[in-house]
Amino acid sequence: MAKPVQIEVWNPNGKYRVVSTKSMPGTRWINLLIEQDCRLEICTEKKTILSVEDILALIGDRCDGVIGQLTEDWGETLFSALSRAGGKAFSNMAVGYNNVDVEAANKYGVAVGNTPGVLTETTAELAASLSLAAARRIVEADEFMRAGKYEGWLPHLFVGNLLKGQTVGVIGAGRIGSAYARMMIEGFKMNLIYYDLYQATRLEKFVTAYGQFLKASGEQPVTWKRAASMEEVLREADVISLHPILDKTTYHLVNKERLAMMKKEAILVNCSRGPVIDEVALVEHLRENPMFRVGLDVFEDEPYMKPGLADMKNAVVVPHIASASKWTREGMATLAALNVLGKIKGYPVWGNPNSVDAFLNENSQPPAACPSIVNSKTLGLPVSKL
Ligand SMILES: NC(=O)c1ccc[n+]([C@@H]2O[C@H](COP(=O)([O-])OP(=O)(O)OC[C@H]3O[C@@H](n4cnc5c(N)ncnc54)[C@H](O)[C@@H]3O)[C@@H](O)[C@H]2O)c1
Ligand SMILES: O=C(O)[C@H](O)CO
Repeated sequence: MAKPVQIEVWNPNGKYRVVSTKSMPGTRWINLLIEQDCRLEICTEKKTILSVEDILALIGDRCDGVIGQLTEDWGETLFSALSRAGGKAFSNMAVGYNNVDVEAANKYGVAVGNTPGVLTETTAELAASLSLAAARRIVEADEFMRAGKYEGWLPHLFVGNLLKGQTVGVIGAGRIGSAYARMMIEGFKMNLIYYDLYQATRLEKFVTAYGQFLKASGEQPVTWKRAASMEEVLREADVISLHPILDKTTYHLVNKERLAMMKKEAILVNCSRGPVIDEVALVEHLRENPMFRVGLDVFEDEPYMKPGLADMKNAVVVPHIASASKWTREGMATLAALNVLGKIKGYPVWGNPNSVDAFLNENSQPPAACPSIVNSKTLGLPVSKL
């Protein structure tokens, strides 16, 4: 028998029972659910990461849908329990869904939602912030100031890397990777080299047009190159940012051998998922190459760091906050709630999950559709004509 967990209840007499495993920012998502006859139960347990047992207790005997978090293990046990409780919908409050066993969800006919698009620019901005913080040694310099060590200007004090005219490398040039590339190209006039399984045509066109604009203004034009291999990016780029999904093909994509291919003074940024980098190899590389710097938002064994990482002056580390702007987090909550609500209501799936603005306008009712369901094809869900 699962132990009961603490909840707060909204609209107790609602027809559909929806559970959110965490309190989420904003109130629009709550209002949208209760206006559509949902009884909403929000877990208020103090512990940060809920166990499978905690979530089983939340699902209980009758549950129409669950909004969950990327820290939870959504596999066979939870999807079978949700299905037994009559549930047909689950949504991660995240774009990444490597914590979800989609095959298990398919087996039980549960739709799996995620929250693309709304976090693209916010996440790219953090990757850009980490690139700058690492390049200009901002955290080290801040600590130095606060420790009262500053005795006056010195020619060698915290010398870092200039970005202008250097090469930015992007691995995984999807929504976030492309947005990050644009920021670094527009902001710092960097040249681009990228590696992705697919051609990033829009990004290429943008860099070409921007290069022509710079040339016409008498400035050095920026250039782009699609690399034939990831290794080519690692060898050529001065700043490399990782933005692929996490799956079997990207686990430990950056390992000891590949770290050794990078320039000695390169900067590596990771705002994708921790296991994309072999973090033990990274700590060793940072130790042996003091001019090599990293900016990390994600870690292999979150919430922990591998031994030694916290002592590395050439690492800037932040706790998985890349999507943490108010607008984005409220929007993620809205998209996750609408994924679950839409499936409960039998709505079709939105045609283009890269363009979800229609769901985020606070001044109008959202379309009668599920914004983004990753297994919609397998489940044979209809596509919205809106
Ligand atoms: N740190 C954070 O808070 C945060 C925030 C948002 C997203 N993310 C992570 O970022 C990821 C990307 O998000 P997105 O919206 O840009 O997704 P996306 O699907 O638009 O982009 C992912 C890209 O990775 C590419 N890719 C897949 N396998 C690859 C491989 N083996 N080598 C090279 N490229 C490969 C894909 O072709 C695609 O273009 C998410 O899956 C999530 O894990 C993290
Ligand atoms: O995948 C995601 O969306 C992030 O990791 C959290 O925003």
